[in-house]
Amino acid sequence: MNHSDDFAQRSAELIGAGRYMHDRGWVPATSGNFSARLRSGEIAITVSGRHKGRLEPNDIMRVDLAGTSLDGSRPSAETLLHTSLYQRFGETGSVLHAHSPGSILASRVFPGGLELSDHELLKALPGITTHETRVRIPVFANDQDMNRLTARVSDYLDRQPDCPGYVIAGHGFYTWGATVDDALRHAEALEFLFDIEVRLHSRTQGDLQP
Ligand SMILES: CSCCC(=O)C(=O)COP(=O)(O)O
Ligand SMILES: [Zn+2]
Repeated sequence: MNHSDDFAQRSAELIGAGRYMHDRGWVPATSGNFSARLRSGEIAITVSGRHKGRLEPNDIMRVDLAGTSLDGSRPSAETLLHTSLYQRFGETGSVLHAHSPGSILASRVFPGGLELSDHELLKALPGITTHETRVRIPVFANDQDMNRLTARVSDYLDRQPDCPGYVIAGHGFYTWGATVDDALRHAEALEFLFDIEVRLHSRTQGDLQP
């Protein structure tokens, strides 16, 4: 496959992921951003400010691993969060970011992070083969300074390299995978588990009310 076919194929996958996520209410009002690694080593990423449920081929552009635009378009405001993951994990082929209700609610209910355990759906995450597993999803304070936020995430991943995703408080979540499909499966599993954990928490809190 030549480089332009590869870019076209990855772009089509990102466009499909955007439609799927928007249909579920995870990327409202131009929020979210998506990327995929190209065979050339460059990264295909959404142009900043585009509606992620209605992406067209020219809404996907190329950046290098440092996040520098390679074609004159303005990449996602959160490009550094994507490229830092590609730099860290050689096997990562796609990164997805959503502003989903479940992740935002979870960041309010569990500001110190979430512990996911005893869920069969954990097996949708990479390397997990049993519900008898503990997966920690960190919650980082939101920050408009992408260098600072990326440094905080990187510092965490240095210590927890198996982390499958993270939440940014009041903002949304990031997850990644070997392919766009894998990253989308991780997003769907995490969003489902965020929702379940928030509901379980409110039921427990309700039980405690006089
Ligand atoms: C309207 S959402 C604010 C920006 C944001 O958090 C986001 O995910 C979308 O930014 P982008 O530059 O990637 O369009
Ligand atoms: Zn965002």
